[in-house]
Amino acid sequence: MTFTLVLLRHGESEWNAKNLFTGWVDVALTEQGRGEAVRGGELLREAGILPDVVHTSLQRRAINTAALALDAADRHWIPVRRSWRLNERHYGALQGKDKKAVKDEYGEEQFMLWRRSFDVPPPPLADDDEYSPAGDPRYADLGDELPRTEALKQVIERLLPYWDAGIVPDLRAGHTVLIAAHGNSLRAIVKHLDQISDADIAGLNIPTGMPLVYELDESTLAPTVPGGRYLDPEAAAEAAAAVANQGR
Ligand SMILES: O=C(O)[C@@H](CO)OP(=O)(O)O
Repeated sequence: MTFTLVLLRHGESEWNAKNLFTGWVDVALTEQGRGEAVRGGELLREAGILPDVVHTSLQRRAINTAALALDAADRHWIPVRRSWRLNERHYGALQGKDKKAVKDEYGEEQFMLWRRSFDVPPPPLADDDEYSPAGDPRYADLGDELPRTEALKQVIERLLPYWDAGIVPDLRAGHTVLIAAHGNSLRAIVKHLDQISDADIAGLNIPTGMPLVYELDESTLAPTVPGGRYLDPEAAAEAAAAVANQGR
């Protein structure tokens, strides 16, 4: 027997469309992004992969993507669980900055270190910055855990406790689990599931709005097919390449 896990990155956001580093800034979906979310739900319905429970971050682009996709799949009624631990990677002082402008100012190497290295975080964001989540009521209970910047390493460290305590029990109960989250929080989950090395994870990009389905071994939770499968593999490959090329 296997357990079914579906990973869904939110549809295109307003800052994806503008090519801005986003992180914890709570931007909305674009019209295109809403369409991607609906299409993602239609693909799930057509494939007969029907989530029993959904986990999302605390950010509206993931929350709204989940709602639109589940509505399209006629699963709008399933239980919802949310955690800040599924939030996008906190992009520190890069949040709100244009990706190409950052690359032009600091050079390709530094840009890629900040964007895709495993453990080099961008400079921290000041608490009085307009894009800081300090003082946001949804994070009031985090205390010292509130990030000011993160690399993928820190995302994995804060995400795994929720994977173990929040998501694995739903999988082990036999539920088909949908996780609606973000490019880098989903890269963290894929790295964990597929045991991708710290170096190789730099080359993995997740497209917006495309369901990625994993069947997991019931005892080890190892993927039966490494990397899972996109329900629309050609569109996913093209869209992942576009994510990789942002800023170029
Ligand atoms: O800006 C961000 O928060 C992320 C996802 O959109 O960007 P990147 O793919 O560059 O990590």
